[in-house]
Amino acid sequence: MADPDPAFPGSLFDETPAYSYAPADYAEGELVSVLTTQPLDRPLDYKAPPGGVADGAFVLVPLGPRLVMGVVWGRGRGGFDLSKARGINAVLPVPPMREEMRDFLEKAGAYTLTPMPAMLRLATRAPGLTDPPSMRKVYRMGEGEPDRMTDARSRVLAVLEEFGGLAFTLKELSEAAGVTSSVIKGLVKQGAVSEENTPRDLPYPTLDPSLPGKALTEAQEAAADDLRAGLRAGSYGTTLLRGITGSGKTEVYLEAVAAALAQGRQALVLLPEIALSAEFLTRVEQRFGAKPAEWHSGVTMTERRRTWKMVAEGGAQLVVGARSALFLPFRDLGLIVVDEEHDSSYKQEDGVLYNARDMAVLRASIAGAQVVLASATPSLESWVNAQAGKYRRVDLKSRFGAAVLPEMKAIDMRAEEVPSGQWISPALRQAVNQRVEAGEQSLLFLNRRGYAPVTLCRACGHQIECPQCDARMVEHRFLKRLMCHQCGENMPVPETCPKCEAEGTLAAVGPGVERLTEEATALFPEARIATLSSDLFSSARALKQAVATIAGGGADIIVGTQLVAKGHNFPALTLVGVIDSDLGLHGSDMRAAEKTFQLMRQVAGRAGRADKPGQALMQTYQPDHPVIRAILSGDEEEFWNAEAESRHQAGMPPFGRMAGIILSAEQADVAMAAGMELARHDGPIRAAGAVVYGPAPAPIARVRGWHRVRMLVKAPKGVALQRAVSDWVAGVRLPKNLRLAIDIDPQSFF
Ligand SMILES: Nc1ncnc2c1ncn2[C@@H]1O[C@H](COP(=O)(O)OP(=O)(O)OP(=O)(O)O)[C@@H](O)[C@H]1O
Ligand SMILES: [Zn+2]
Repeated sequence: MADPDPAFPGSLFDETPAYSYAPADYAEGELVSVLTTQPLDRPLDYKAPPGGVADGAFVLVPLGPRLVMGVVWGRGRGGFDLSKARGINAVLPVPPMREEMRDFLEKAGAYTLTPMPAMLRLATRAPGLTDPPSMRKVYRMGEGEPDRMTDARSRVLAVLEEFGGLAFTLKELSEAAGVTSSVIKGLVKQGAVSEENTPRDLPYPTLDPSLPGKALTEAQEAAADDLRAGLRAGSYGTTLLRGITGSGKTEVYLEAVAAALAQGRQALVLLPEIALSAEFLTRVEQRFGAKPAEWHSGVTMTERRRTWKMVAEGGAQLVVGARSALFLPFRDLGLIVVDEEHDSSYKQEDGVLYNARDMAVLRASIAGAQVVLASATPSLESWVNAQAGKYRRVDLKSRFGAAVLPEMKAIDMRAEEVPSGQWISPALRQAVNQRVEAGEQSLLFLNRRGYAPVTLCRACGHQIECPQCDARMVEHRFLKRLMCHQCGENMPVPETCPKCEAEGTLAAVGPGVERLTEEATALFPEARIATLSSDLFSSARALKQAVATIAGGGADIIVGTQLVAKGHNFPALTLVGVIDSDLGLHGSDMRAAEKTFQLMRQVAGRAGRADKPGQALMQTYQPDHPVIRAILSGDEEEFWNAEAESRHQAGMPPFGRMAGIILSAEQADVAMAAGMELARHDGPIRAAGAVVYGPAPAPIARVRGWHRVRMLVKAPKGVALQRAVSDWVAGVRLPKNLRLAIDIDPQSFF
């Protein structure tokens, strides 16, 4: 499916447009079907405009009194009085949506049970697509001579001379020459400077895959070869790139990116914590000589539109982005890398519920592209797929260079004496002191933001809760507020107990990172301590800056949440102390063991990444818990085998299928009654061989004032789950004041 167009990339640089309209599939007046982002249950029919129109064209159509954007989605259905049909108002000057993309949206919509208008919204998340192509004026050396030469004029011409044929904006040129814009306008009048209109959205700088990469180790080279072979095949395939932390997975998959670019195809790298990718962008630039396009919430609207258009036209070879980058209109996608593929942030938990990892595989299978799933601790799903031979598997078993995996040890908290209100054991304290003396860094890891998870009245026992949610308010001393981690509600810390009105009785209970910092400051008065938690930084830039300072040796002790577990390189870090290793083990989540295992191994992987060996100390009250033992033993295959076996026994994913149903309403009884009604009419579910559980109040029974009730559908593997669920839900009349969300393959059950 590789596009043989030799003009790729950056083909906008020559004068011909980088895309052309497909020959019109429908002549003027023929009836076509148009999908819009409006919440209608099907595409509407319109008449093709003068000149005809092709499938996939972006168009403006009248809907009631308004004009809305849509995409031509095949032949119209007709079946009504043709003279009543309205016409397409305009065909928009953006590249038509490729058939492959339409196919992807339909399949992804069918998989996640998402209506097509919502899918189209995902694929058109760029502003200004309906605007005329935006132009701007640029200035170059002209043919003519100025009537008289002034100092200012000669400076302008000198600048243009110096930069060869390059074009400048008015602002750039006047600044470079140190003249006012009227000087330049004067030169334009005389033809000495030429003024041209060019499209505002310019292609991204060309990445050069032939630049030399780092010299790879033998094992890395072998892994890179495997990935390159996949790309040479030119068809779909998925590879699980499983490499221990610090083994050079990034270096290896950049070689796969190079191979895709060398073929003239595009590549997409998905990262979980996109705000933290400064280091990654630098690595791309070092490898390919220029920065890639970025796509995430921190990117400006102008840049989003540029990326969207350039991806479609072929003026962007590589996109580094968050999960929604999967819905960009790639012209010829050859490779998708999902870095840290196990990360739970790939599952969208708001709006359209999709798992970017699974959708990447779907998109690639349609585009004839390769997928690389990279992780030190793959998800059980991917591990099982690799075991079953559905995915290829490539392993990197040792760290790069002199670095070795850290030694892992438990600190048995039952035997340690820790005063109440403190959490750092004497054993951990001693280990940190050693590092401070040796000039090395330590990380104290606690996966809890804020100062304290509970605020309790010592007089009456009341705990302060969110007024809207079934959740306790978390004290954030740095912000001087109590915050709800569910809905963001916040309030000042009250002086008196809201229940018994006693004064000065409210006490912080339990630790958060801010409190841990306080304790560390008291225990290690000589050390420089930095706290890394997402809410302590006002911007992604401030956070990046802090990370860079720490990496440069600007702290002795780092106190951090899971923000630090991912992808950072702190070369001087040799000790990781996990404050509460038991934190994730409890709770009803079937993935508790898997998630704890992944998080602990990732955090431990931050230590000893350079030449000095590292150590990870895990404080635990349950050193004999099977998960803790598996983490310590480092025998990952054994852990996965055991975990796979227990899920198999229970018929849980990936050995069975599940769908979560979340019903929410402003009145608790409305949600519960709807759940009962669904449960009574579960015919389509039973007919498919599946079972409905519930309704039951959700573990978090109220969010933002809405009461939540959950149901769970469990099915054996081969069942057509989506069909059964949609038939079931469609067969029950639900009240208007109820929200229903369907979560196929749920990851969380709150
Ligand atoms: N062949 C190589 N030559 C030079 N440096 C290398 C090489 N391979 C890896 N490195 C360096 O080793 C460090 C770890 O590599 P990289 O970040 O690619 O590993 P990773 O497996 O992606 O790590 P993690 O999963 O922990 O994020 C980086 O600083 C990287 O630049
Ligand atoms: Zn709340």
